[in-house]
Amino acid sequence: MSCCAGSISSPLLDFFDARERMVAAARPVSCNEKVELSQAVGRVLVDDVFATLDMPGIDNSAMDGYALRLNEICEDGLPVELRVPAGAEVLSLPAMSCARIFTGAPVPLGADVVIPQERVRLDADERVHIEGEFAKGANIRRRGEDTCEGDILLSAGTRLNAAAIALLASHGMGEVDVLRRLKVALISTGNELIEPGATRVPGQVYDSNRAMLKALLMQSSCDVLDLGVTADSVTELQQTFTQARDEADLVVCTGGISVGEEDHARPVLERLGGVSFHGVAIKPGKPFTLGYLGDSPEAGIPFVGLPCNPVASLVGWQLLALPLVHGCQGRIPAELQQFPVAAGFSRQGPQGRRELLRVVLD
Ligand SMILES: Nc1nc2c(c(=O)[nH]1)N[C@H]1C(S)=C(S)[C@@H](COP(=O)(O)OP(=O)(O)OC[C@H]3O[C@@H](n4cnc5c(N)ncnc54)[C@H](O)[C@@H]3O)O[C@H]1N2
Ligand code: MOO
Repeated sequence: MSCCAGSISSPLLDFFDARERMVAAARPVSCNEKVELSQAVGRVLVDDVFATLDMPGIDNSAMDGYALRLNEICEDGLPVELRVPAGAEVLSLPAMSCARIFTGAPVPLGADVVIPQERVRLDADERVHIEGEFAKGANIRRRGEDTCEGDILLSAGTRLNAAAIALLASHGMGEVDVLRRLKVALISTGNELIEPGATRVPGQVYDSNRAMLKALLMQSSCDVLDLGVTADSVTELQQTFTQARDEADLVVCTGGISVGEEDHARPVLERLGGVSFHGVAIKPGKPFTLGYLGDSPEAGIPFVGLPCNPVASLVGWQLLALPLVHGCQGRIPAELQQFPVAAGFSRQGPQGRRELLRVVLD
């Protein structure tokens, strides 16, 4: 028998179905902007980005050492005829000689191997003798071996991390086209809630969910419209939800979505929009709600109702809200990573709900 949330007649949604519905509810923001690369971390690419250069741009040395022709290595050693630092022009290596070369410097035409200096002995005449065996091409980074001009570097929908920014910089891009930041209205409800830092009287609870969710939204590169704490009052909730609908792309609200008489968020949501689903077969996080503010899911903005118990809030955010946020940001949706591991404990899960435990991977 399935559990119920909200009313005895509403069955709980399976976790994976709920996740799919979150992904399906996402509508990506439509506006783009150009930002400087230094401001682009966390932003989402509008278009595919293509390589503007071959990378590396020239055959160059991966070591400090000596460049030479492998078939010219001989008992008498080779004289050093060239000195090539990084940034030098491409030179030609005279026959039966070698070049002193440094990491990143262009390999002279004719040379087919770079011998690291640790494997070289210089005799009294400064001739180079090689210790050990080397293969043709050793320690040479070939032109275009990473990327060739025109290759796709990054796909539309990629969120730019430090490595992606380095890649764009290495192709000379100082600016990049990204999607507008998602603006998320954040609301806590509950008469018992007070701000961290305020003096508490018995019965009051510090609003930890909003502090946590604000940090999570900022980590996800959202603009946060922090609407503070709204009392458990239909009138106040109606005002706050209306402001959120008018000013944001998406609403995240914690509290008041369960079934008690003091849980007013859900009826207000029904009045100003609608409920897409309420109640998921997970523990914690059962009263998780997806809805919308507006005339229809398409015409309105998505409303995520997180359960207030703090861990339930975090679980609901991480496993259900986040895929919707990513979709609205225009990001390529990440698959839920699943892999079995042996647990160092034994535990009986609840009936009819998938239990989600916080664990440490060791
Ligand atoms: N008869 C039923 N009662 C409850 C059910 C149910 O199915 N039938 N579901 C339970 C589950 S599961 C959860 S989770 C909670 C969620 O209820 P709400 O999301 O409406 O949250 P509240 O009742 O307002 O508060 C729950 C708890 O969390 C504390 N809280 C509230 N806001 C914050 C905040 N911003 N920061 C930190 N802590 C907060 C609040 O004081 C309560 O202790 O409902 C169960 N009940
Ligand atoms: O299952 Mo609730 O979501 O107790 O925390």
